Amino acid sequence: MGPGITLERLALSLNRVQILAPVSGHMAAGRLHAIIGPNGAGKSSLMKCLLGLQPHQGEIIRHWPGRPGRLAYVPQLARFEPSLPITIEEFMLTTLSRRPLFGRSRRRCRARIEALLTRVGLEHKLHLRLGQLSGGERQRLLFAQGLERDSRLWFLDEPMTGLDSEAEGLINREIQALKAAGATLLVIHHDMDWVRRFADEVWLIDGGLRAHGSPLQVLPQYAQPGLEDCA
Ligand SMILES: Nc1ncnc2c1ncn2[C@@H]1O[C@H](COP(=O)(O)OP(=O)(O)OP(=O)(O)O)[C@@H](O)[C@H]1O
Repeated sequence: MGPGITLERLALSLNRVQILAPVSGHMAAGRLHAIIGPNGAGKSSLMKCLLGLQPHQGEIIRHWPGRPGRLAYVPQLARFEPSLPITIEEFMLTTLSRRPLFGRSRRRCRARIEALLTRVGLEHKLHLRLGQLSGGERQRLLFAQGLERDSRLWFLDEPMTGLDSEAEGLINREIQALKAAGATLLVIHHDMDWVRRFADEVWLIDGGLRAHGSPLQVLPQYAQPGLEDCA
């Protein structure tokens, strides 16, 4: 099971500009939380605060059931240094908890990596260098890394952006499987049909928290004047 997350007056200012007015609330464990709002609303900034990547005000408390587990982060724009001489296979090897040394073990690891890459539709890209992947492929690779790490807390920043429909289907299936297995998922999404179908809770962000509740409670509010009409 993934953790719950409590936010206590989480706020963010950058260069004296208030990006997020204080946000308080509880993200329940084992649920899919959709974070929605217009462009520039502060959704990615909120996610970076929750990940500990962004200095902020207020408190974030993770309530792990038992020992803290691993988290996975798939950013909106994943970047790798293009000149890095690392193949996809080598990158995935660094993720495996049991690394291969010799013959049989190496073969087993390779099979494991191939199986993971198949789940995100990248099985034919094993020998490419990181810098040769497209944007959508980089996202899928980071998703595969999260799967290998058996992460129970997932941060997905617009995970379907740039994916073709086949890849979208694969990633969506994995998201639903993670949810069924009890992971806590935070997903920034602009597709309100997807949010309506799959989210347990919705957090409407626009310079702070505008609304929080079920899709039925929150989505109608996203259609109000002044906000994007997506509901
Ligand atoms: N260093 C900075 N100084 C001032 N403002 C900044 C800084 N960095 C980001 N911002 C602003 O913070 C706001 C929130 O950005 P953020 O990336 O969190 O938005 P978002 O809701 O994820 O948007 P999108 O849907 O377009 O991805 C934006 O208006 C952005 O211009």
